[in-house]
Parts: sequence; C-alpha cells; structure tokens
Amino acid sequence: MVLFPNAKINIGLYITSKRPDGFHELETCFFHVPWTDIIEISPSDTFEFSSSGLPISGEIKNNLCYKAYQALAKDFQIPPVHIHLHKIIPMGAGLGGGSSDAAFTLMGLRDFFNLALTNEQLVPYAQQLGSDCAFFLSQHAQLGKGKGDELSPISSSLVGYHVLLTYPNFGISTQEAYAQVKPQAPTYDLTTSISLPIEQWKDCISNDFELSLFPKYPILAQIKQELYDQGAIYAAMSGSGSTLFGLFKKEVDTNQWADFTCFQGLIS
Ligand SMILES: C[C@](O)(CO)[C@H](O)COP(=O)(O)OP(=O)(O)OC[C@H]1O[C@@H](n2ccc(N)nc2=O)[C@H](O)[C@@H]1O
Ligand SMILES: Nc1ncnc2c1ncn2[C@@H]1O[C@H](COP(=O)(O)OP(=O)(O)OP(=O)(O)O)[C@@H](O)[C@H]1O
Repeated sequence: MVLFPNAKINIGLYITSKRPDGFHELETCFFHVPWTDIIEISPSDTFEFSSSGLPISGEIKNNLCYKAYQALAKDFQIPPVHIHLHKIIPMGAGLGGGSSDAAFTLMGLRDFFNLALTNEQLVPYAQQLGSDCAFFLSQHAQLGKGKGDELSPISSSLVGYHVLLTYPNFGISTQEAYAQVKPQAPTYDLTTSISLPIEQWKDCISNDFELSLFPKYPILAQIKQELYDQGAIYAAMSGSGSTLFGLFKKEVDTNQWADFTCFQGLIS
C-alpha cells in the first residue's frame, strides 16, 4: 500500500495563553497543500522501518510512523509490517510533515488490516502523536483551537490558487519558537477574517510567530516581502516556520528562488 502524506499551511496563528501542561492555546486555520512524502506499507515477519530521501534526525523509535504503528498495536492485534518512508517535505519547516506521516500511517494501517475505525475514531490516536496530527485525518480546511487539535471545518477554500512554499534551507524547532512567544489576545477575529475574500487577508490575518522570528531571522521577512513583490495575494509564515508561503492567481517563475528549496503547486 502506497500513501502520499501531504503538508499543511497555517493561515492566521494566534497564541493566546500558556497552559498548565506547558503547551499553548492557539487559534489557526489549517489548509492542505499538495507537497507530499511517500509511505509504503508492506507485510513483514518482524516490524521494520526504513527511510530514504531527506535524512531524518533521531532514532527510529522516535519516528512518528513507528509511534503511530505502536499506538494502534496497543489496542488492536495487528501483525508486523515494513514501513518505508521517502521523506520529501522539509523538517522544522512549519509544514507538519511528521504529523502528516503519522496520520497517514494510522489511516493506512486501519485500511491495510480492515480495522473498523472511522477517521473520527482515529482522532485520539492522532492527538497522542502531536498537536498538528489530527488535522491530517480530515480532507478539508479546518479551524484549530486548543492545542491545535480541536477542529471545526471552515468553508474557505484555496482551490484554484497556486501556492509557492519557500524553505530557506534551515529549520526552526517548534518548541524553541513557542518558548519565544508572549501569548496575547488575538489581533483579529480569525473566524470573521478567514471568511473575507483572500485579497483582504493581508490586512486582517497574521501569524504571531512572525513577531519573534522575523527579528531573529531577517531573511524570513525578506522572503515574505519578495513573495508580495512577485504578486502574491497573501503571503505569510506557516506555523512556527521556517517556510514562507505565497498564494498566487497564476503559476509563477521560480528562478529567483534558486537559493532555497521551493515547491509550487495548484491547490485542487
Ligand atoms: C506550530 C504548529 O505547527 C501550528 O500548527 C503546531 O502548533 C505545532 O504542532 P506539532 O509540531 O504537532 O507540535 P507537538 O509535537 O505537539 O509539540 C512540539 C512542541 O511545541 C510546543 N507546543 C506545541 C503545540 C502547542 N499548542 N503548544 C506548544 O507549546 C511544545 O513545546 C511541544 O513540546
Ligand atoms: N516521520 C517523520 N518525518 C519527519 N520528522 C519526523 C518524523 N518522525 C519524527 N520526526 C522528528 O520531528 C522533527 C520535526 O519534523 P516535522 O516535519 O514534524 O517538522 P515541522 O515542519 O516543524 O512540523 P510542525 O509544523 O508540525 O511544527 C524532525 O526533525 C524529526 O526529528
């Protein structure tokens, strides 16, 4: 079985308070984007995990695909499998690649072994694996609250837009990014702003992580400006960075981004 876990972008991200468990309460809108990893699940006599593509730091036992297998194997008698991950989505990028791998592994194992579980019933497994993970069990854009895993669908859509993702070839640790944020009341009401035409988003939707990360990494602010100079209708950082994205009405020339790792895709 072959799976294509996709990345996400956050449109708007407000960090409103720090919780007693050390996590933060936030409000954000998650959208799917078509940059994907590849996972293959095949039968095996013993559990095996292998990877190719971008090197993934950390031990195999900490890989989210392995953790997803273990989470399901605790509650269901599933035979061993070989999971191969071909890593394409950059890490420490704010694109949720690891979380997507975890969610797709849960859904893949469910289908591979015909487990009687709906995506909704997989949510508690996803929540154990990461705050972003539950979003990838859904097909459509979602408003995320709480740790980012309390989701409700939104009607806004990016279908027909071209998205350009620019990863500046360095990652930012999510944990460190949160540690530098001063929680505050949202600057704008995200539910109202996200329902406005995309052309208006730049005046009423922002990402709180930009406030602390742009002064630390001035290149990020420069990339955002260049995306607007190139004609983006909306440009921002995704999640805790380091990727900046631009939304465009037409395909754009990516020659000027040759120094970065970039992806351009039509949202369908
Ligand atoms: C920045 C976002 O990508 C926005 O969607 C997410 O909030 C991050 O989600 P994630 O990568 O799935 O994060 P997790 O793996 O759950 O947590 C990584 C670290 O980020 C911090 N963290 C994460 C989520 C949250 N609501 N508050 C936090 O403070 C914690 O220090 C945690 O140890
Ligand atoms: N399947 C996986 N793919 C990528 N990274 C993984 C995976 N499993 C565990 N990790 C660890 O998670 C770290 C962060 O990777 P991830 O792709 O989730 O980053 P991110 O873009 O910062 O995500 P987010 O937007 O959720 O904060 C990696 O450096 C790696 O050590």
